[in-house]
Amino acid sequence: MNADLRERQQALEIRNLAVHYGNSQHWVLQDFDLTVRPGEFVVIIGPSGCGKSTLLRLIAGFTQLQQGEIVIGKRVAATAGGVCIPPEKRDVGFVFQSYALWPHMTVKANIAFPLEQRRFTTVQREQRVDEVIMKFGLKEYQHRYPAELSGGQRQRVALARALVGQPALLLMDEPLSSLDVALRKKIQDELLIMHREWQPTVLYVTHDQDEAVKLAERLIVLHEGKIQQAGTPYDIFHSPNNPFVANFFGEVNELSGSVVENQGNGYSRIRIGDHTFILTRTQSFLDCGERVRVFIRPSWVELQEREDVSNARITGSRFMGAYTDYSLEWQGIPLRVSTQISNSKRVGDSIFVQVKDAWSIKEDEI
Ligand SMILES: Nc1ncnc2c1ncn2[C@@H]1O[C@H](COP(=O)(O)OP(=O)(O)OP(=O)(O)O)[C@@H](O)[C@H]1O
Repeated sequence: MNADLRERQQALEIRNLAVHYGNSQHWVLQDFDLTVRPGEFVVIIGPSGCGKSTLLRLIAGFTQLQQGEIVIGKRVAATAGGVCIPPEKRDVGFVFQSYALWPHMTVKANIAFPLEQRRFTTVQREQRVDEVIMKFGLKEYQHRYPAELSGGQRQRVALARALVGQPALLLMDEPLSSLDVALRKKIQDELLIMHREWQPTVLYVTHDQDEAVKLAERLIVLHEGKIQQAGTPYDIFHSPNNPFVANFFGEVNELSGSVVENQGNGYSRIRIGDHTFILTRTQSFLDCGERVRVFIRPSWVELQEREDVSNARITGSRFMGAYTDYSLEWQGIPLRVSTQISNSKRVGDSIFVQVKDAWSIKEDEI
């Protein structure tokens, strides 16, 4: 990375933040801390109403906080009842769900607008604007006005406008939600290339899990204004902190069990039901007899068609294209399985279930 880029990169630090709207007694975010490294791509996911947009609006400077502070780079951007740097002075680019474009300006003028506030020569400005117009497939619309565009086209203009000035910090709130799948994938690729090229710090909100996994260096799962878990998409999928995260991020079979043997290497043998034993990964030290919650992703189970032995019965199946979803009754326990096994298995057939991976956490840590 060149020195200019490194110089411009911004860390983001949020300390002890709390916010509510108006006279409401309901804290949307409370005791909220977050540190984002310079150049990091962080994706925030969480159910509707959990505070994702509020968080981005606070960082951008559109919403006031009641407690805590926000530091962007080396500058304190906001404190409760004190400092509040206005949005246009924060060197932050943002794309929100509702794309606020200037209605009286053409697409090209909208995109060029952020550069007018910066020291660019006319040639540099033209070059940058043409580049993002090409990247976002807007060449044929560049002389139109926002009212003459579809929702998806407007959203692309909003994205182009947010990126053209290469801000050090980018805040994006479901920026691709109004685009069709093919275009969404293409722009996700563009965003990744852009991030590799000039490495802005990015906070990106999405509802789309595939998008989150594809884009995130670090994923944050938010629920009721609190961070439930932060980590790589792999860690969150494989080792969720709690049942909320396990269920929110991908499908999961959630079972209760008790520890039969702690193998001491991060693995324990767990009894589920009366006579089913499986090996699970676990984070904390588990004593024998301890009650645990066991998580088994449908893709962590292998179905084997054995002649001699079976331990499960198929109770439902649904062909999904690349794989088939099965519902099973596994020694008295209902189990969902996703597998590429041939679609010849029918409801009522017997099958052998082998659990390849499982994750458990102590009941009393939930
Ligand atoms: N301007 C406002 N006035 C009052 N309450 C608000 C305002 N904006 C948001 N809220 C409330 O704050 C909470 C968090 O809203 P926020 O928009 O941050 O959630 P979100 O996680 O972004 O949701 P979504 O995924 O649906 O966009 C919600 O309960 C919402 O009703």
